[in-house]
Amino acid sequence: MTVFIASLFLPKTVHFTLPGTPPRGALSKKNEPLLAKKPPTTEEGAPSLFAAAQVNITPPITPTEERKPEDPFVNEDGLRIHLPPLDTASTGLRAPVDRSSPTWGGRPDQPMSRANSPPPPSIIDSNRHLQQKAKELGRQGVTQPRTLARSDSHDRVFAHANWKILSADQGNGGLRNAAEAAAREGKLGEYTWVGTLGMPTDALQGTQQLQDIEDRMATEHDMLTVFCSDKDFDGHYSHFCKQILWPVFHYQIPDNPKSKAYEDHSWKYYVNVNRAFADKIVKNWKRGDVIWVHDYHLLLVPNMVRQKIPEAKIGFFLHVAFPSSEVFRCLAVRKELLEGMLGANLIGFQIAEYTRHFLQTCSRLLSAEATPDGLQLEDRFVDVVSLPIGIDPVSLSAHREEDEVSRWMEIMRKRYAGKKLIVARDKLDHVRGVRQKLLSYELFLNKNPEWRDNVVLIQVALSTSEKSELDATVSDIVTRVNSSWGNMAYQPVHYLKQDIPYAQYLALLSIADALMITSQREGMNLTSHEYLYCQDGKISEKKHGSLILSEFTGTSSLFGGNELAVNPWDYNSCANAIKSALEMGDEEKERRWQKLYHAVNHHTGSHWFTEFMLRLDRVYDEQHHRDHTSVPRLSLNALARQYKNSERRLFILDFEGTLVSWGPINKIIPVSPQRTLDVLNDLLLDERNTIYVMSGRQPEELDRLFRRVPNLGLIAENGCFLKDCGSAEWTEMADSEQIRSWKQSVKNILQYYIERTPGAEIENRRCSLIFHYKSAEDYEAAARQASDCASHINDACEQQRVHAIPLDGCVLVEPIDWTKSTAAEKIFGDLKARMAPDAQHASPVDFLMVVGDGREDEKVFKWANALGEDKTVKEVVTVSLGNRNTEATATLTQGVSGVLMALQKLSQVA
Ligand SMILES: O=P(O)(O)OC[C@H]1O[C@H](O[C@H]2O[C@H](CO)[C@@H](O)[C@H](O)[C@H]2O)[C@H](O)[C@@H](O)[C@@H]1O
Repeated sequence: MTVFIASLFLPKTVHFTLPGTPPRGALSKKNEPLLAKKPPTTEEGAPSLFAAAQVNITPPITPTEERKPEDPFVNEDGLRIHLPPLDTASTGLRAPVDRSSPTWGGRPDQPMSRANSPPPPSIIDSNRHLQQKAKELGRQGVTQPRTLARSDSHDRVFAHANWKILSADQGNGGLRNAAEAAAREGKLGEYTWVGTLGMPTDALQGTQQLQDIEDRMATEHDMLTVFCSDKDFDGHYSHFCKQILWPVFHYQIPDNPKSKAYEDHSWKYYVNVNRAFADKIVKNWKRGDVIWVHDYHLLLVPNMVRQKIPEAKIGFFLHVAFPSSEVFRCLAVRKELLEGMLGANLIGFQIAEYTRHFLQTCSRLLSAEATPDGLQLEDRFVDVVSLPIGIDPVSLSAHREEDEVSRWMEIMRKRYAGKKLIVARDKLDHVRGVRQKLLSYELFLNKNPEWRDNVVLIQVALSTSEKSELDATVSDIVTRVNSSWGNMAYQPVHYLKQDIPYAQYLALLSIADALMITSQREGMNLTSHEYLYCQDGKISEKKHGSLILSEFTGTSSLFGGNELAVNPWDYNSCANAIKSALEMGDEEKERRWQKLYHAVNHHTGSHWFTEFMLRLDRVYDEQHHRDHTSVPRLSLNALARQYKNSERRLFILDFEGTLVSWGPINKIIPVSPQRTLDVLNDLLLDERNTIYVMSGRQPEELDRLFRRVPNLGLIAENGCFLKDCGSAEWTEMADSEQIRSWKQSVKNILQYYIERTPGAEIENRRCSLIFHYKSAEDYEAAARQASDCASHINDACEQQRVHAIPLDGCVLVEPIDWTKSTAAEKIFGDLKARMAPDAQHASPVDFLMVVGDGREDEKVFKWANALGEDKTVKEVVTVSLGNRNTEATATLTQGVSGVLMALQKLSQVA
């Protein structure tokens, strides 16, 4: 059995050695003597972090006019590309969990992209602006980089260059670490990554080289490479993922009218890349394999695979946040995205809030029935789980032992002697809130003069494809703070617009006095976990530092308020949090840190990985067990034998869809089907038989329908009313005061929707309300109103123990606490209570048969099966008529007539 881990980027990629350039390994070696040299010092006499960092990283080279157009070290925009940090790309060492995501197709030792899809209007506008700017600068004698075209010679260079497989510096570091940790701990057997190389490959199309790369990735690294055209990848990742999904999932709705056209344009590329993943998985899947698809880049893959392999075991995990349904519904392709995810057996989210949003969104947009465990679709159940990812403390500890970490700690200790350090490493992306952080820090310094000269904020900013606008704003704030409060010997903000090597990162986390994360939204935030881990004081005298953490991160919900939680938009409270972090007493710091450290160690990456896998196995078995195709047909002969051998029998039979065909849901059934009444009367001739009919209909309707069947017991309104066999009285099971109170609130909500849905009507039952829209003038519009209405009621009336369930053509609003199964329990309990005192240990019946076709009947099947499993009742038979996944132990495919035939047969058993 193999586990396929599908994620957009593979953990490995390919680097080329181009003619006339040193191979990456050689480049790194060439730099080594420099590393050994004493780093340049600043005026203060201590080595500068900036200066030293630049020794270790190949500095960016500004392109000049002399550069040849086909220079492979320049991308299509004519911009010189930074090399990735040497210690991840060339040595395969780890990177921080939150890796950088350099602009796709922009590396010097990988081919350039052939994608030339029309850029969005915003880019065209900004290019125009840049061209204008360039003209102006040109007039002033300043040289600007030229836009260079990719050429055939570029392709030839790569098609014949030597290459090697190295660790990729992009993708989800948290996921990789978690998988590796689980494998190391023996909790993950054979596994295969499925993903792209994260580089353009059009230039290599049709070459032997591409085939060799694919083969070696598979044989040497267990990685299945997904190839897609540069245009598809560019449209998928840079456009649809980054411009549409990423902002929307993080609550930033592209409200620009231009964004709509942009979305339409790039959706097809998103579909194409997802299709390429699904095809690759389907081609390699074998019976028993498990498929685990990751993150927002691949939302369509689960359903694409499900269409081809209906029995596949598929998990999906969303690493980023899932927004409120109000935000998600703005996406033009919202239904397609949800349906794509729902192809999975289990869908995981980092925290309960995202899970709840997802359930609400599906119930609202797809009219699917949501329960706390998942979604009941027409023919399948899809489970959900909230499971936060974590870090891998074991490998983190090992890396902290490296000399390079101590060396950097020493450098920084000297450089920042006597200063408190606040550190941060974020993507330069609106969502990560770097701008808000700097503004808060500025406010803090403005308000607290005593801290000027005594505190430094080190902000590492990772490049993203995001516009230079944010870059410019952030740089302006940094300049303003430094020029306001800096001097020859003091710089309040050190802003590094590049990533730093892993050793420097660990050193930074270890010597910090505080870490500050101000994301506007973030799925989790593992940097804060790494920071807490590094603050244990084992390798540094700095310990138990404070954590300032945005309340809008998933991580914040794990930390129980022991962090300094901030709202990044509230600059004043962020500034106050900085002050608290720096001035907090040692005792309080330690107390908070202990709790935070405990949470980090409890939610590790390995735990997350194995828990998800276990849960997926479990729900798959449950779902499979409930799949009506795998539930055996009812054997009439076996049933007759069980019946014959029993002495006291209880039947609980659903009414509509089971004993009679469905009538018009909001109309009173006009005539009683005689055959049903005859069969029931025949069965009741045997005194050993007790029969209850259960229904959603009101007591008076059932009385009228069954007046010719004396001794029949009745359950009305799905368990809210009960009439015992032979009794003339109904017992109200539900708490009428509670019903009265929620009905009032729900009626007000229903009224609002009914006014907007011509042709729809409200049915007022005693304990439930139904919004019927089958006869609405515009069915489509009515269905949308109905979904909104259900979700509105579920949001607003959660506390009142009532829920709204979207059904075919109506929304049923009913109490949570009284169901057909609570009524069945009451019947069973009453039968037992009537037994002789000396027989109280025995069961009141030795044969129990439940037959039904609907959602409500499933709960009764479950209850009855449990009585059979624990041997309380000797013979338990549960029979489902529908096509839905079922808890029943047998199915009947001939519908109502099959049920009547079976019951008739029993009544004739001698
Ligand atoms: O930038 P992308 O290539 O599109 O990838 C998105 C981000 O994925 C990873 O972060 C997400 O997963 C983390 C672990 O589950 C979680 O902590 C974080 O909140 C998520 O956003 C990756 O670590 C980021 O670098 C990527 O930007």
